[in-house]
Amino acid sequence: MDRDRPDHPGDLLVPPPDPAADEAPPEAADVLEPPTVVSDPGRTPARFMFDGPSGRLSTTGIRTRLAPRPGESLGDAAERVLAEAGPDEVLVGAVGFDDAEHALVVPEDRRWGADPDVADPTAPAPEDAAPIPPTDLPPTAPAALGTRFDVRAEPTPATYAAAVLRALGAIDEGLVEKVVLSRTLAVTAPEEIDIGAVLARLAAAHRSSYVFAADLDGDRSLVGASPELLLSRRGRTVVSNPLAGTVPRSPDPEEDARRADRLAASGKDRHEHALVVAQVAERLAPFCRHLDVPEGPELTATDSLWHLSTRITGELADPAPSSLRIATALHPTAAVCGAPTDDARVLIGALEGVPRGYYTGLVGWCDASGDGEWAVTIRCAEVSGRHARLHAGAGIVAGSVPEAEVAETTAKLRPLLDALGLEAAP
Ligand SMILES: C=C(O[C@@H]1C=C(C(=O)O)C=C[C@H]1O)C(=O)O
Repeated sequence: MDRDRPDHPGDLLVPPPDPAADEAPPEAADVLEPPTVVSDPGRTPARFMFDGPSGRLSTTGIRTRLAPRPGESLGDAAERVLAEAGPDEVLVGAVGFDDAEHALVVPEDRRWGADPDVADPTAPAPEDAAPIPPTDLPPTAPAALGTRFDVRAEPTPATYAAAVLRALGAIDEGLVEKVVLSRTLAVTAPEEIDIGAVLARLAAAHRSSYVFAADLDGDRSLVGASPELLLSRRGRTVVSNPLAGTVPRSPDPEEDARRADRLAASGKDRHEHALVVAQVAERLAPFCRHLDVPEGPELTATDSLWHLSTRITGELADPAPSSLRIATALHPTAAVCGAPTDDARVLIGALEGVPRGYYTGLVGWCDASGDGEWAVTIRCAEVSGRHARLHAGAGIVAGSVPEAEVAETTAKLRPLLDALGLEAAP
């Protein structure tokens, strides 16, 4: 997957409807339709952007907010709301790690694909988005990086390493086989964080990831660039591409290649990966009349990490289940929770001090035919005003080494820090 993307934030997020639009109509390319009825007037127009292999979907406004009835699943509620909304509508948004938390809407306005007037997509990123050298993020204690941003590791890397040790104890005792433990950074910027600018930097730097931004409740937004496909559905064809088993990359090409080879040969990482693939295949199988699960994983790379990757494809037995219904049946996979799922979830609740929120949930879209694309919500931040919370996690299995998991989570946090415009420590 490698797509052309514009580099200007205004091209990625559709601007909210302009109250002055009546007086000075904007260019046709800027706004799809004039704002009409907003059925949720208590909220500012919600912006959503998701850029995947099917192209870029940008939406604004809320025509209907998904509100499941008592006892109704998200899949049922989505199919009901889309049937009511009409054949041309789409449901967009995000679901939290705990799927009781969600921000899913049928938007007012939507736009697919690139603008005809977008600048050369191969042009360098905006001047203010100069990439930050890939220095290792620190710290063994909360730290302020540079003079402009305050960054606090919550928990500290040392506390996180201690939690990994406790998880290894639980694995030793046979309570779980795998658990994914995460840590966070609380970032305070000198001024309000510009989601459009963060998004533009992510889009410029992560051309083969799913790049997304979604307004949540209140003034919170989610923004990120995830390399992991939870589920796509096109007609009867479904695809899931779990990632698990990771090493940080090296700027030295020879060392980088050695690390990739070591990952591909690592029994610990292959086991960690196989648990995820088995679980995804088991959950996808009931929907499918044919399922293709490759025998072993491939290597895939982001800018900063090597991952083990398996692309699972299936043919639906019945075309009725929507992409959101199938995606929520897969969620949470052992790539972000663990195995067995329920025990791993309990352990996560006991060992992680900070609620995950939307991190390790799903983000994407589903149209009225049920087609859609949902990425795993990782490599992301929840942003509110000057504040951002970044999360990163790593799968713990027998043989995991706490310091290596700290380094892995540090590498996973780096791209979002870069996108926020953080300067390296002096
Ligand atoms: C949990 C994260 O990543 C997940 C965990 C991985 C691993 O443990 O190797 C790899 C990819 C993701 O499925 C994250 O990035 O925060």
